[in-house]
Amino acid sequence: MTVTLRSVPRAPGRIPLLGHVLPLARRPFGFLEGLGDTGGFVRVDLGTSPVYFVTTPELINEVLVAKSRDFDKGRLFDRARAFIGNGLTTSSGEVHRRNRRLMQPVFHHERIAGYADIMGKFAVEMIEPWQPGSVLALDQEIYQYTLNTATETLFATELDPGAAEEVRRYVPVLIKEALTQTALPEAFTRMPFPANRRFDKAVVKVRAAVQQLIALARTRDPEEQVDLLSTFVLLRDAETGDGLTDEELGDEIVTFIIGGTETTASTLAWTFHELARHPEVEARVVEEIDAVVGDGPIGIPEIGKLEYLNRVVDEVSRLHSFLLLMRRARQDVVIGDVELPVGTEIAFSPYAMHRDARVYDDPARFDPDRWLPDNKAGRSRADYIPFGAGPRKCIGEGYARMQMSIVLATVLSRWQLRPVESPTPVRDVVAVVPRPNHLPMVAEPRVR
Ligand code: HEM
Repeated sequence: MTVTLRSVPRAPGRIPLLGHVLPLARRPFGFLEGLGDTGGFVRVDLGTSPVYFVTTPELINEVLVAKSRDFDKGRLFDRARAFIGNGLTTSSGEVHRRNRRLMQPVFHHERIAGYADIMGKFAVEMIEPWQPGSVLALDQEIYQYTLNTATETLFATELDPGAAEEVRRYVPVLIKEALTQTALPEAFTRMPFPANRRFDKAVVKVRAAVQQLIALARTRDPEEQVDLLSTFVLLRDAETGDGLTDEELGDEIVTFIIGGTETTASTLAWTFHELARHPEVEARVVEEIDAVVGDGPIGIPEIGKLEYLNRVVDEVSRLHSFLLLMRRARQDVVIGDVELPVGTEIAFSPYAMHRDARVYDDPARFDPDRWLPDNKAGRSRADYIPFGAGPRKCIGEGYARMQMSIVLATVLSRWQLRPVESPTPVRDVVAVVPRPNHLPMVAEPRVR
């Protein structure tokens, strides 16, 4: 027996014409976390347009995995396409399938392992200027680190330092404004406000610099495939022999920089925050790093052995996940027992699902041992989606995990980070992966 969308309950707090915009703007986290109390399917009105939230792991899994072919990415991503182009995150159908097939091998374990040195080098550079007792804006340090690593692994920046510098300068503007530009009405983003002008300028600057770097990569000797871009330039479709055009490459590069920096930076910043709040967990992490890495460099063999550290990252990723993802029905489809006509906009919040007491016992408790093999044995894969699931699962998961392990091991083997007392407590701020509002920490040399 199926039912129509008319029988889906509405979230509380709707106001005529505005819909649920006010509760979403005023208390986004509480609003999203509360949706599951209304039901598995919940209608939320953005102005007068309805979006249907699915709140249970089973329904989300149907959308992402079992019936993934019946959906494309939906409204948020239509708007993002205007500035990040039609790369992996925004494209759909055959274009997405072909480009994902082409690029997937570049992100295989053995290939990205070649970037461990760059990740380690920048981690050492980040901590070099730290002094005992220095107060660090750790969130900023980490963000700059992920941006430096992303540009270096993508472009081998010494080949065109000017263009690389333009990217490093303007990408933060793109990232800062991207969510507003995507969420606000289109007419608003065309108005001549300073923020809109800053954003438009950043788009033009980043695009121009990336095209310059692509032109350079096309002239390089195939033997010198040192960065990701020169690898992408050589990709050829096995059936047609075609590669990616300059425009496609530009879209993918901008997608990787935007998708790969802020997400990783937020997860890393929260990891340092959680470790400082849980000294017993931190002590186990440090003990493991000492045993596995010692004073030596950290490479792929060591990362695999940092089992407890990996569980810590799993637990941080559960508690600090993507706030919102969307899909849109490409054709009529049934999810659960609800008939969705073509064009229905679907949304879900990994952040809220991972904090739902119907899915996790005592969900607010930070407990890396949830992820011990015995403890997670009965758990469905659908319960845990920090990197998404199905054919649109994060292509950069291995890259991000390797980078996070390298930074954590490099920093924690030398420094102990303590929170600074502040009248403003550390809290979540809305972002793709919600980030800390600030993260002041004091660095003390680690005593062994
Ligand atoms: C901790 C860091 C990261 C997190 C939590 C994360 C999370 C995610 C999630 C949840 C998705 C699925 C989106 C959806 O279903 O609509 C996704 C997709 C994607 N991610 Fe990540 N990501 C991270 C790091 C990275 C990095 C480092 C890169 C690039 C090197 C990257 C590139 C991408 C791309 C291109 C997609 C789109 C894949 C597709 O649709 O085929 N991500 N990511």
